[in-house]
Amino acid sequence: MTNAPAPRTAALIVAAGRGLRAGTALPKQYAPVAGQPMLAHAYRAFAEHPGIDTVLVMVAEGQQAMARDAVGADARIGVGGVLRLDTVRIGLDLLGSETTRVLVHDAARPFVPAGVIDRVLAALDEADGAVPTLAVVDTLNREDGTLVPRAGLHRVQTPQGFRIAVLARAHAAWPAGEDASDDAQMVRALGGRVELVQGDAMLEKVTYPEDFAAAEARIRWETRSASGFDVHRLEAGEELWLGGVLIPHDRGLSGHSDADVVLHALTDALLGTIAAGDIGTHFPPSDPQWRGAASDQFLAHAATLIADKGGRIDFVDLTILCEAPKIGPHRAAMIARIAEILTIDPARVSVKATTTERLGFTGREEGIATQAIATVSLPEMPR
Ligand SMILES: Nc1ccn([C@@H]2O[C@H](COP(=O)(O)OP(=O)(O)OP(=O)(O)O)[C@@H](O)[C@H]2O)c(=O)n1
Ligand SMILES: C[C@](O)(CO)[C@H](O)COP(=O)(O)O
Repeated sequence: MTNAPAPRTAALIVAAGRGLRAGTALPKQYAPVAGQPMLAHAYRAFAEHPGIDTVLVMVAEGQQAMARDAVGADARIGVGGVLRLDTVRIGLDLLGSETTRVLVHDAARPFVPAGVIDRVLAALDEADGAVPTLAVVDTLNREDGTLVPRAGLHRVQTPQGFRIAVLARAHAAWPAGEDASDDAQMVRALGGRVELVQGDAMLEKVTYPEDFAAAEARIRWETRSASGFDVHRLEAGEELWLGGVLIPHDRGLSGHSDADVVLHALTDALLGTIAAGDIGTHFPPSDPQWRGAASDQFLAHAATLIADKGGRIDFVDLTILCEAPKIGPHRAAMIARIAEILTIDPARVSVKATTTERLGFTGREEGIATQAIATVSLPEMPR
């Protein structure tokens, strides 16, 4: 009995085009959709899929740094060619002999359902290639008005999967100087068998300026709210930082970092929306590097984690519990600073305050407490 080695599957994301038809300032693959560069969405879909062993991103010369910003410093990045088929061919050469199957994908199709990857991979068990398609549903006319029968016509999407040796042979055999709009036709030209699998409307290509809004509109958003709560002790000789603002007062807060109880409660609320633990998980109070540290970095970190998931912060609401100082005179500055740290509109930040009627530790001015609620929207990627 022979034990055939498990296939090693690579995703080859082609992102070396100029995106001229999209008319964006940067090539379209770096333009944001749902808060992140298109390339970042496509990359994540493959990087997180259990059937994909490696992801190689092909970019234009000079755009490597921009690509790393989008997909992370550790990503494999290669430099593509003049035509899409040149980019694919160069990518195949870079992948190495351990790769047995490759999924070629346009960065211009940012949302890749895991179910499509599953279907393409499953079809490759039998066929040389597999492409996701959608049946044409509109009546088709030529420019002169004559009808093109639509029965049996399909719109072809990516990712297109292939046995890598077959695709490499197809590229080698393709006539020099001749373009091909996709890889499946090259494999078929060589006699290879390419299966059609069900595509997905989420995979529509972003080609023209209006396609960005259409891509955004296809996303389903999940709204999540989470709360945070924090208390710090008031002590003589400490600075009083609240909401990222230094407030003149006879005493200040002591504890973790600069003890900004407002930013700490808000950081916990934001981390809660993505179930990412709490401030101590990310910045342990036992670690000396956080002693006296400015808390804005904790809040910015929570915002970055949300952005990394393609999420957006819809609203944050804070209630500060203290007898003194009066919060009213500092409210606008706190709102402005929090909005600045989170890079959101100040209209999405609410800061409120209340005394506890001289009751309890806040009433006795032994400490200040804050409760926070954050509402965040996260894109739901289809299965
Ligand atoms: N030399 C090229 C040309 C295209 N592509 C990639 O192939 C995909 C599909 O191409 P298309 O949507 O036509 O993108 P562009 O060629 O960038 O667009 P345009 O034709 O409008 O300039 C895109 O992800 C694009 O980045 C590539 O990697 N290398
Ligand atoms: C590969 C492709 O996305 C399949 O539909 C398409 O052919 C790319 O075409 P373009 O001319 O590069 O836009």
